[in-house]
Amino acid sequence: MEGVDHLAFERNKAQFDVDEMKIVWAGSREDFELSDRISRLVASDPVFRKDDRAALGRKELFKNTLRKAAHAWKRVIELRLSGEFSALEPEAYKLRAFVDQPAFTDLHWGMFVPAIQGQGTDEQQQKWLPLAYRMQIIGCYAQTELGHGSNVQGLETTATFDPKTDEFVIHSPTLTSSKWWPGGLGKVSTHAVVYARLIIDGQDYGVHGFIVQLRSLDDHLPLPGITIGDIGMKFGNAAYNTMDNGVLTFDHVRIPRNQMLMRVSQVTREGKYVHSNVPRQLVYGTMVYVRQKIVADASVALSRAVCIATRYSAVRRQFGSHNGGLETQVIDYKTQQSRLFPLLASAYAFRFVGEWLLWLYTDVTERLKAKDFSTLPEAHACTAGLKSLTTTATADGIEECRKLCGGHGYLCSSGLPELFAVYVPACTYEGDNIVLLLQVARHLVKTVSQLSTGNKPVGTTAYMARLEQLLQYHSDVKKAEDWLKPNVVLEAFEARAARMCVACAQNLSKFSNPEEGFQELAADLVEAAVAHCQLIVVSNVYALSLLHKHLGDFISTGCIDPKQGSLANEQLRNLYSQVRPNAVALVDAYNYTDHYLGSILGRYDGNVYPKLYEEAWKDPLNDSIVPDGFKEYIQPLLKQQLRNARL
Ligand SMILES: CCCCCCCCCCCCCCCCCCCC(=O)SCCNC(=O)CCNC(=O)[C@H](O)C(C)(C)COP(=O)(O)OP(=O)(O)OC[C@H]1O[C@@H](n2cnc3c(N)ncnc32)[C@H](O)[C@@H]1OP(=O)(O)O
Ligand SMILES: Cc1cc2nc3c(=O)[nH]c(=O)nc-3n(C[C@H](O)[C@H](O)[C@H](O)COP(=O)(O)OP(=O)(O)OC[C@H]3O[C@@H](n4cnc5c(N)ncnc54)[C@H](O)[C@@H]3O)c2cc1C
Repeated sequence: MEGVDHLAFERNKAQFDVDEMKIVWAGSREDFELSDRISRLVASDPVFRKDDRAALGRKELFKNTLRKAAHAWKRVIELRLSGEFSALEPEAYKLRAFVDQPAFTDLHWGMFVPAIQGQGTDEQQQKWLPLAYRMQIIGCYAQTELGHGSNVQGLETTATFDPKTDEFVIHSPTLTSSKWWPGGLGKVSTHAVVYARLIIDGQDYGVHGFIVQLRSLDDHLPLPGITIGDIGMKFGNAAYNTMDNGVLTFDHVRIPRNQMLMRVSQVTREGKYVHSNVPRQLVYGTMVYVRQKIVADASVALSRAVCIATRYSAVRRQFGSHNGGLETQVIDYKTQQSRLFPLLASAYAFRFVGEWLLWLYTDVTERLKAKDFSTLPEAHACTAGLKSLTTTATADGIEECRKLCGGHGYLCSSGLPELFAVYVPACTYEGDNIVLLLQVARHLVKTVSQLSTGNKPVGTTAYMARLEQLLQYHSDVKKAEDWLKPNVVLEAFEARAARMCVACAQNLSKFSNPEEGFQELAADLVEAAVAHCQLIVVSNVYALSLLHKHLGDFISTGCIDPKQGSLANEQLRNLYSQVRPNAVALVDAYNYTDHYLGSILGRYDGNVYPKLYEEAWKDPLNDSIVPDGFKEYIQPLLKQQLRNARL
């Protein structure tokens, strides 16, 4: 059966041009060619092998990660994948994506470098960025502490200005102030951007970023006053254990004054605190950047899981055999379709919404350069909300795909357990998803409350300008096909989001203390924020399955009635039938190599069973026929039973 394409029959059914769809998915022909070239380059390089990962112990796994990161960097230089200095070029980013192993380099390039770019002055950038671009120093982002992560303003590490020596003294005053979690910190980083409370002359000026050297550039030992290590094994086997998330404490460590990141505010030689004419929230800018990246990556993780589940569902057969004929492909069961196809649609939807968010982020960045800060709240709300929405849906979606693959989905060789374990912390890192939705809710409530003062809502809240109309709205859907009109779906989503936001704002106004009201109504506020974020996705693409999933909201807010809900469901079933012949082609359009998918169930050729069988024999337990430990632990039991039987 080797080499036979078990899915050829499925591929012949496709009703659209897969090659054209590959370009749509990639973004452009140029992007497609680049991804295609780099994914093949990675797949054919033995150093980037990953099928042995599940069996490696932590130390071997970590060394293997260091080897891959060093090799990736060598390839970037050799192939001139990046410009003269930076690896933040699309080629290098793609190489990292296809290597598919989290490493310290993610934090170096993804957070340390952007923190200096966004928060450093011109002089600081000139000094530090060339070193970082050449990886002559390796950095991480040390914000979270043992006692505080979400509440950034609650951080305890201090940076006290010493006017006598023109230095800051970085100190960890309590156990809970230990830095805890930063990726790349535990074993690799030589430097960190450390977030600490700025103290001048006994006064606390809040949290600011500081560049701190942690380890010697000669022997890699921690510098005096610094205690540093890895925080221990995390969820999953290989998964995120390739990363050295670290713990760090400072005992009065001195750094020069010019190592405070001073673009947003400065400390002068005399110890005077000067705040530039920019919002203090720019100190949070790196998080906004990474949240946008996380949204762009959600579609990648979800599409991998969907690709595996779709191909396997077409290969797998259960029940329904008549007269000795073939059994039914599980993809033909309506229940399988109703669980799988909305995820397939979501992967595409998140791909497009990720592109849109990149556009929004680029626009805001350009405005910030021109000192226009007006769109910052919208950028924060969109990145926070979409990060939360897409990572929650993706993590849940990967787990659903595992279940869609039945028992075989639970095997590491399906690729799904590791994909889930690597992905699921995205719901927590870069902002806990609930905490971020509450940020969106604050933005929405503020928008509603400002309507009465004549403030015109902009950006993604622009629909609130039609509040009167949306509060009167009732869907005029009469037949199932009406739900195919994008405007009909969009209006229903707008009305639902607007009504949920207004209900929250009205309930909040009943509290004399708004903060108390916000705490009390937090669960409703989160639901309103989700409704708003779903509207953003729907306004960029089409999503009827979401309406079906949240039918309760649409009916209880009076946007549609139960009959219209049933019509939506009917239309959804029609759509599943239309997707069915195209399903395998739609996942082929991702153009993933078997190396990248890392899944026997998702193999391009569909040759699942012989390969699963072959793979089982590679497990270290099968190295010997009789297991280690037989003589000590099994044989005595068997003998004891024998003795008892004789008695
Ligand atoms: C070999 C070659 C290799 C090449 C490799 C290339 C690789 C690149 C890889 C790139 C990928 C990167 C992958 C990274 C992996 C990620 C790892 C994870 C890292 C982390 O987790 S870092 C730590 C993240 N921590 C958090 O996210 C903490 C969450 N908490 C917060 O953000 C805040 O504390 C919170 C919740 C927003 C509250 O802040 P607070 O100050 O208390 O704010 P208020 O609620 O009082 O609001 C005040 C005011 O500010 C507004 N606000 C808040 N945040 C922002 C913001 N970010 N931007 C703008 N405005 C903000 C808020 O809306 C309020 O506004 P008002 O108008 O209402 O006053
Ligand atoms: C794999 C991984 C990598 C990480 N990498 C880094 C890194 O490189 N650098 C770094 O600085 N940090 C890093 N972090 C830390 C990460 O950013 C924090 O864990 C994250 O911001 C969540 O904060 P927390 O742990 O304090 O959660 P908590 O805030 O303690 O959350 C616990 C629970 O409380 C709830 N909760 C908290 N506040 C509220 C509220 N106001 N209202 C309602 N509910 C609330 C949350 O929803 C959650 O259910 C990493 C974390 C992980 C898991």
